[in-house]
Amino acid sequence: MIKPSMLRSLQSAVSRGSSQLARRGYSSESTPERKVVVLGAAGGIGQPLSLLMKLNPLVSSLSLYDIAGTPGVAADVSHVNTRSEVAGYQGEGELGKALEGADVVIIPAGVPRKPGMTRDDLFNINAGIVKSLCTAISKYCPKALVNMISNPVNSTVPIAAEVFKKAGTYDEKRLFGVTTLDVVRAKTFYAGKANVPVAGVNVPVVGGHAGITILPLFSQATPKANLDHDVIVALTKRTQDGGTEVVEAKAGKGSATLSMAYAGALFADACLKGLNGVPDVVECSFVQSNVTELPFFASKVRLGKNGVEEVLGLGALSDYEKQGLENLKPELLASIEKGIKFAKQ
Ligand SMILES: NC(=O)C1=CN([C@@H]2O[C@H](COP(=O)(O)OP(=O)(O)OC[C@H]3O[C@@H](n4cnc5c(N)ncnc54)[C@H](O)[C@@H]3O)[C@@H](O)[C@H]2O)C=CC1
Ligand SMILES: O=C([O-])CC(=O)C(=O)O
Repeated sequence: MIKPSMLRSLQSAVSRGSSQLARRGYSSESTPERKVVVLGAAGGIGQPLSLLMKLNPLVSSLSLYDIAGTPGVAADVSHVNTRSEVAGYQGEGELGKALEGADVVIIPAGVPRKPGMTRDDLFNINAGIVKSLCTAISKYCPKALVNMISNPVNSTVPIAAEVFKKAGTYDEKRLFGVTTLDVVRAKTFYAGKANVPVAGVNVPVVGGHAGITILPLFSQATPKANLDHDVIVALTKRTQDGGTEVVEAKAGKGSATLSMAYAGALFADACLKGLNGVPDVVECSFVQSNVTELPFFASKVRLGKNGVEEVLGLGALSDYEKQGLENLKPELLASIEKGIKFAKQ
C-alpha cells in the first residue's frame, strides 16, 4: 500500500529528475527540433561522429554529406532506434539539400596527416575543400553554428570567416574551431599523473590547434595536484604532441578518428545545449577573440542561444604558461594570416 507521503516524495523525485534533464537540454517539452549536418560523414571521423550524433537526443534531423559513400553510412546509422531522422547526401549536387535548415554544421571533411607531416602540410588540399563547403554554408544555412574540425584548424577557421565575410553572412558568434580533443587529451593525461578519477578533471587548453600553439593550462587544472614542474612540462608536451602520437601509432593509416569523433560529439552537444538555452555551457574553442592581440584564439567560451555568448579570459597563468603563450603567438599568427590570404585570393 502506497502512503500519500511516499507518493509525494516519488512525485517530487520525478519532478527533480525532469528539471535536471531540462537543465541538460533533454526534456521533451524543452527539446526543439534541431538539424545537425556532418560534412565528410563517410570518413574516418565522419562515421563514428555520425553514430554519436545519432545517439544525441537533442538532434531531430541528422544530415550526412560526403563526396562519396554517404548512402551506406546513412542507411546503417538510420537503423539505430533513437530520435533523429537520418538522410544521406552524396556529391556536390546534393550539398544544398544536405545543408538547408541546419542548426549546427560539423566539418570533418579533408585529408588527414601521415607520419612526418605537420597539420600545415594539409593546407594545400584542405583549404580549398573548406572554402567550397563554407561558400555553400553561406548560401544554404547562413545562420548555422559551424564546428570546424578540418586541419589545419589554425588556418581553416580564418578561411571560413573570410568566405562568410565575402558572402555578407559572417557572424563571429557562429564560427568555432573544434579544439575539444586537446582538452580531452589534457584531462586524460593529467588524471593519469595526478592519480585522480578522470571524470572530475578539468583542464583549459588555449591558443590554437597545432604543436606549440596548443597550450594546456595545467596550473588551472582541477582537482589540484601539486605536480612537479618537470611533470607539468612532460604533460604539456604530450598534449601538444597528442595528434602526432596517434599519427605515428597508425603508421600511415591516418590520424585520430575515434577520440576525435568523441570530442566532436561533445562539442556539438555543447553547441546544441547553448542553442536550447541551457545555462552555463562552457567549452574551449578557437574563435574570433580579443583575449590576446591575435584575431583568433582558443579559450573558454560560454555558449548560448546565438552561439558564442562570451569569450572568457585566460585567468592567472604560471610563468611557464606565460612563456608558452608568448612562444606560440608568431606561429599562430602566421597560420591565421595564411588562411586569410588564401581566402582573399
Ligand atoms: N580538429 C581536430 O582536433 C582534428 C582534426 N582532424 C582533421 O579532420 C580531417 C578529417 O580526418 P579523417 O576523417 O581522419 O579523414 P578521412 O580521409 O578518413 O575522411 C575525410 C572525409 O572527407 C571527405 N571529403 C573530402 N572532400 C570533401 C568535400 N569537398 N566535401 C565533403 N567531404 C569531403 C572524404 O571523402 C572523406 O570521407 C583531417 O583534416 C584531419 O586532419 C583530425 C583529428 C583531430
Ligand atoms: O594530429 C592530427 O593530424 C589530427 C589532429 O588534429 C589531432 O589528432 O589533434
